[in-house]
Order: sequence, then C-alpha cells, then structure tokens
Amino acid sequence: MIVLKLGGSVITDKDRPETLDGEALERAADAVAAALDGGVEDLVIVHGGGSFGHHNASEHGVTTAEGTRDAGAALDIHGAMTTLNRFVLSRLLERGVEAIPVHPFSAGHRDIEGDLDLPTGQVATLLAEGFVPVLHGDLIAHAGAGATVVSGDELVAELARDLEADRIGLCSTVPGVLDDDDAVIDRIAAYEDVAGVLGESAATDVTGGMAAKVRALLALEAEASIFGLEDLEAFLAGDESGTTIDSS
Ligand SMILES: Nc1ncnc2c1ncn2[C@@H]1O[C@H](COP(=O)(O)OP(=O)(O)OP(=O)(O)O)[C@@H](O)[C@H]1O
Ligand SMILES: C=C(C)CCOP(=O)(O)O
Repeated sequence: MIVLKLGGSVITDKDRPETLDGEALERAADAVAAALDGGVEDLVIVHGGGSFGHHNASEHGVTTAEGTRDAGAALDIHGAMTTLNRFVLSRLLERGVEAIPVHPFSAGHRDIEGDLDLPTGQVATLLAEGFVPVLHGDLIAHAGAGATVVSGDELVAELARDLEADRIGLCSTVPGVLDDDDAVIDRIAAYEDVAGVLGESAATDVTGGMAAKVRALLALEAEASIFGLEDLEAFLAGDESGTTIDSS
C-alpha cells in the first residue's frame, strides 16, 4: 500500500491565490494513472493546499494551532480546499483513475492537546473496493480551539500508521530536502542533523513547510521519501528517490 502526497506547491502556483499549475497537475495525474496501469494496486492520495487554503487560512489568522469559531471563515478555508480537490479528482477521473474524495473535516478531530484522530475505516474499505481515496489538507474540529488547519503531511503520517503503508512519498516542488549548498540530502535519521537547513515554505503557508514535513515523517516507524515531480513516476515504480527519512 502506498500513501502519496501531492504537495500544494507542485499542483498549484503557490504565489497566486487560487491558481492551479495545470501542467504540473496533469503530469502528476499521468504518473498516477501509469502506475495503476503498471500494477500498483493500493494507492491513497493526499494533496496539499498550495495557493488554495493557505491564503484563506492566513487571511483568517487560522493555523494548525490557532483556530476559528467563525463558520464563515471555516467554510472559506474548507471551500478552497474542496475546490482544489475537485480539480485533482477531475484530472484523475479523465485518466480512468477511480478517484473518490474523502474530506477530513467531516471525519476527524483534534483533542485538547491538538493530537489528531482520523478514522480510516472508510479509506481502507474504499481501497478494498478498488477505489483510489483522495484526501486533502483541510480544517478540522479542535477541542478548545474551534476549527484549526490539518496539513496533508499530518494526514499522510496518520494514514501511513493506521493502514500500515509499505511506501510513503511526499512529492513537493523541490527535488528533496536541500542542504546549505542546495544539494539533495540522501538520508535523514534525526531532526537535529538537519535542523539548521530546514525552513518554512517560501510562499504563504500556515503548516510549517519543510521543517514540519521532516518532523512528521521522522515520527513514523516506516521509511518515507521527499522528492520532486520529476521523480514521481520512479517513486511509484518502487525506486528510491529524493531524500529518504528513516528514524529506525
Ligand atoms: N532545506 C530545505 N530543503 C527544501 N525545501 C525547503 C527547505 N527549507 C525550506 N524549504 C521550503 O519548503 C518548501 C516545501 O514545503 P511546502 O510546505 O511549501 O511544500 P508542499 O507540501 O509541496 O506544499 P503544501 O504545503 O502547499 O502542500 C520548499 O518549496 C521550500 O520553499
Ligand atoms: C491550508 C490548508 C487548509 C491545508 C494545508 O495543507 P498542506 O498544504 O498539506 O499543508
């Protein structure tokens, strides 16, 4: 079973509010369709927000920790994400991928500590029935805070743990985690080893950029990869690509 995140920075133009990167999304959808034709069976896709969601959340002052109790603001942020989700689904459906949306806002919650609880029975059942579930970064009910943002990276980690994923990949706009000289770091085993080079996203982003990604993946028992769009096909074919995160 593969859990794949299509980063919002890849499939949108993250600097322009609510703008797709149509060409990149088509390339990603082509790679997914080719992998399924080539024998990949169980695939869960999660996509991020990019220029959908982050701008709206930022305008309303909402992050993964700062919530809102304003239903209008909540709908604005969630609505931007479901709009992007429809675009992603339509590109996959056009290619014969049996893609089905799963909206985290209607499924999960955070407790008072901010810990995420995401039921995955519906995802497992959709997989068993031959569908490709497509989740997305979203808002989520948060005890004591109203509704906060849940990033696609957190969802990937939760799904990978619960469904015991064999492979975990984050496709982003960079070819991997980069060092001070912009070279791809092959392997990361501990946060302290790379803390100095990890930063936020260069664009508007409320979920912590590369630093949050590495943290979320290091908390997993299984290995995970961070790579660019040019390596998506290779990752889906089983190759090692970009940066491998492995804390074991
Ligand atoms: N050491 C680093 N190596 C690579 N990228 C880094 C590093 N430090 C910070 N970054 C930033 O992190 C960004 C990737 O994180 P970002 O959260 O934007 O990606 P994404 O998951 O693809 O998008 P989204 O969060 O919208 O889904 C890069 O574009 C870069 O600006
Ligand atoms: C900003 C929202 C609503 C979701 C962000 O998800 P991410 O792009 O995976 O961090």
